[in-house]
Amino acid sequence: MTAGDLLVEARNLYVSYGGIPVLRDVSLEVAPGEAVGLHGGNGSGKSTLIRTVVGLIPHVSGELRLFGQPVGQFHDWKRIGYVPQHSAINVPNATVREVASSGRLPHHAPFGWPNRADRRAIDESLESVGLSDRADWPFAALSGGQKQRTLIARALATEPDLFVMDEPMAGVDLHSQEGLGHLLGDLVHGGAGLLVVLHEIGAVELDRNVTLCDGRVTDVHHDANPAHATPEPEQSVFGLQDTLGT
Ligand SMILES: Nc1ncnc2c1ncn2[C@@H]1O[C@H](COP(=O)(O)OP(=O)(O)OP(=O)(O)O)[C@@H](O)[C@H]1O
Repeated sequence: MTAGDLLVEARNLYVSYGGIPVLRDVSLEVAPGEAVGLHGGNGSGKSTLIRTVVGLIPHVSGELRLFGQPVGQFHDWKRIGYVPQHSAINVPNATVREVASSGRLPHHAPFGWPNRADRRAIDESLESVGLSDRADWPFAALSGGQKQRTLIARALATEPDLFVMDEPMAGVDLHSQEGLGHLLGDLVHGGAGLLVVLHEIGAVELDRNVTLCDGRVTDVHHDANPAHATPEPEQSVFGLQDTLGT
């Protein structure tokens, strides 16, 4: 595997909010056909890393490449399916189908009409997450787990080469978790890459576990079960401010 084959390549990344460092010296790789889990306590920087990887937060220093290109020059967003935490999405008037349909937007020029391939991808994605019968419901009226499954459908509809997911199983019932775990496993075995924040041990088969603590990588474990990883140091209840002495 050469560096050019990597889907995500982060080297010595530093990210800060308002001058306060949140990610420090973070390096991480995701290759095709590889599932990488991100773990760590609350406030350790997992969501910040995920949002940095999908270009939503700029990095202060270090290097971040997507599909071999520096993130600032990367524009082929249909290659990435992003699943944020559902609480980040506020769409009072959209239906479930409309939210899933937005996963097709990177395939089109602005205001392009959906075509047959779009409709097929959207139908299949809703079916995969078990929400075909809720397609015309308002997204806002769904339960937390159903909202999360809708956002997974949106990422599936994109038909990307890389999935980047922030706690996709949060609020999802155990039966649906099992189905989604198999679905993600099949996608990875089919060659997709997966970078996923997971608290649910065993919900998704992982090739590698990366543990963050106070914005630093403290452990990289080549084992499917993060419970086998080195115990992470206790996270300060005051987080970085405590570390910085502010
Ligand atoms: N927009 C923001 N502005 C300032 N600080 C932020 C912002 N977003 C996050 N932070 C801080 O950055 C640190 C890391 O937050 P982040 O959300 O990345 O953690 P996390 O590991 O995803 O936590 P959790 O498991 O609770 O979701 C925290 O100290 C948090 O308070």
